[in-house]
Amino acid sequence: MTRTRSNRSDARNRRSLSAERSPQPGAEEELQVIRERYIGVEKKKRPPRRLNERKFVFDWATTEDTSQEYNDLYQQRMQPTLFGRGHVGGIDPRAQEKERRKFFQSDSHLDDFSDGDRPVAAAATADAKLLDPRARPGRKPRWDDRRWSEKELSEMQERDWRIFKEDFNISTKGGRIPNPIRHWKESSLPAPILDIIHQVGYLEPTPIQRQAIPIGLQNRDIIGIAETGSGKTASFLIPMLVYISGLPPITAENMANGPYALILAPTRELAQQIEHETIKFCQPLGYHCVSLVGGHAMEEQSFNLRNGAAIIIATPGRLKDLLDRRILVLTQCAYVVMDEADRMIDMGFEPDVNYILDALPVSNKKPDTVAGDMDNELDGDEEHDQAMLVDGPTTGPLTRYRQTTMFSATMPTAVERLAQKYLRRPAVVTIGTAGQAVETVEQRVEMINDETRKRQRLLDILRRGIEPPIIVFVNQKKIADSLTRFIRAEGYPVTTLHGGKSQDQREASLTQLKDGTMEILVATDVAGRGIDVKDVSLVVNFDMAKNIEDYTHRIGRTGRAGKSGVAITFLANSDADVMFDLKQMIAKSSISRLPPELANHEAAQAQKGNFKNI
Ligand SMILES: Nc1ncnc2c1ncn2[C@@H]1O[C@H](COP(=O)(O)OP(=O)(O)OP(=O)(O)O)[C@@H](O)[C@H]1O
Repeated sequence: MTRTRSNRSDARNRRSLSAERSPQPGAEEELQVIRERYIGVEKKKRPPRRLNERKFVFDWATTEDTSQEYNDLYQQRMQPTLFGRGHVGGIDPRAQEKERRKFFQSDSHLDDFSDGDRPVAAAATADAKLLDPRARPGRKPRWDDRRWSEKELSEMQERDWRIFKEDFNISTKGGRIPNPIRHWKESSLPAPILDIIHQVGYLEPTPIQRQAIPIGLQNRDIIGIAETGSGKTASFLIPMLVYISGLPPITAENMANGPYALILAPTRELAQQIEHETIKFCQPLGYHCVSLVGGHAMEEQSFNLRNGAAIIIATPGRLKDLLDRRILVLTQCAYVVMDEADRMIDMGFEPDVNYILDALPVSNKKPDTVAGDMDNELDGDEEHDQAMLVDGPTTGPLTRYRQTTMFSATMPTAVERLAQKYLRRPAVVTIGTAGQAVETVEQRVEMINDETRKRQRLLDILRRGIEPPIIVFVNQKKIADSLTRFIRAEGYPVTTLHGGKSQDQREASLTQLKDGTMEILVATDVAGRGIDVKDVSLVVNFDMAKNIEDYTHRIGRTGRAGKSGVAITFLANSDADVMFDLKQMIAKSSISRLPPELANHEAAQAQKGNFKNI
């Protein structure tokens, strides 16, 4: 009994003693959590069990070792102490950053190095860099995602120019192409020329002008391919005027040496139209330009040349005659434009063109350092592309290399021959796809084989009261005359234009169409190229053109300078040769519908000369 009582009191004493020694409940766990947070969790590793030693497996951890440690050092292990503001080792990075900033913001640190160890200015720049968060190493620059239109010219990057060219469908070939023009005011054109551009009402450059003008200003040869009515004339005219503006005026002393620049065009009408456009720019600048085309008396033309001319616009046949007769020389001509060069070749003018180009001075011809095919020439020696000046004379028009340019809406391979012979490493500028019809023209095709039905259908179309002017294309002069009579008999004001008419009649017809006296023009391909009659609403191919290039130019008489237009083509089985190309062209036009009669026509299934079922 006594023993039981004493046992109980012992137990009570032990409980009160242990309550005195043990810490607050939960304190040990809290300490453990903090330890784990800073020192890491102490993982109890079990030794790997060796399965092949089955008999003696000691499955215990080192912490379970209760054997006595005799070394004092290990007997009194130190626990890591937590201090500071709860950071590891008391290190507070934020406080350190604050200190560092304070140090750099004061000038005291500069004094430390002002003994010549480190130049003060360089040190200040380096410190500013350190303070600038954007300059910290490893920090990526923020992506500038503004569009080119929101940027200043100086901010334009390589990528912006690429997007700009894509936006305007500009593609280029040949090394070192200068950047295109975004706005007239940003171009490097002289102020008097910018004033004229403003006066003629060209608010913004057209795509071909954007790219061809800066290249032209570099004295570089150019092949420019852009759709009909896209302003190609101004794109060769403007650099030409800049070139002439740097030369002495044409006076009695130098006029016998001929013009400074020459523009060749395949047809009289086109030459006269280029003259018209050229005069707009030349007159305010005080330059004289003369057009020399067939159909006018040579005496009259030599009379026009009596005061000399800075620019001559000519058809190849007439110019060759004048050169032959020594009425004109080209001794100081260093700028040549071949407008619609492909048509000149088609019309058999290649020998005349060669004759004329061979009559130009040779002392300022660009050296032909790269032989071989055109692609080689294009990518080849670029040194001369930049060279503006010829070694030799230091004044006058022949101090610069001759510049030769070609422009057209279509550039078939035949033109490459001419280009290879006379152009040196040309820059090739293509707007859209070469030879493609203008996107603003809706192309319609109607399969009609019978001549009487064609006439009837034409009348049906005219009776719809379509807004004039209207141009009807035929393939033969006699059909042009008979169709004109037929339409006139129906009471429409109609005129005609073809190679069988006198020059005066041709010019009168065009003027009547332009001034609205006549509503309809029946023409052959003489009017197919370059003729710029404002607001032609409809082109009818009463006869389909013999090739797709002529078709492209014909329908390009409408839908000019961004306006819209319609082209209706009467297609007959006899036009089989051109059906495949026509089908491709219409299929590419987003606003035109390909009729099933053409799409499924046997002749439209394969290119002429390719056999479908080989
Ligand atoms: N930057 C411009 N802004 C507005 N109109 C322009 C601009 N450049 C040219 N034009 C006008 O566009 C029309 C077509 O120009 P142009 O005759 O030079 O075209 P083109 O490309 O030579 O056509 P084609 O291939 O049929 O000969 C003209 O009436 C011209 O005055």
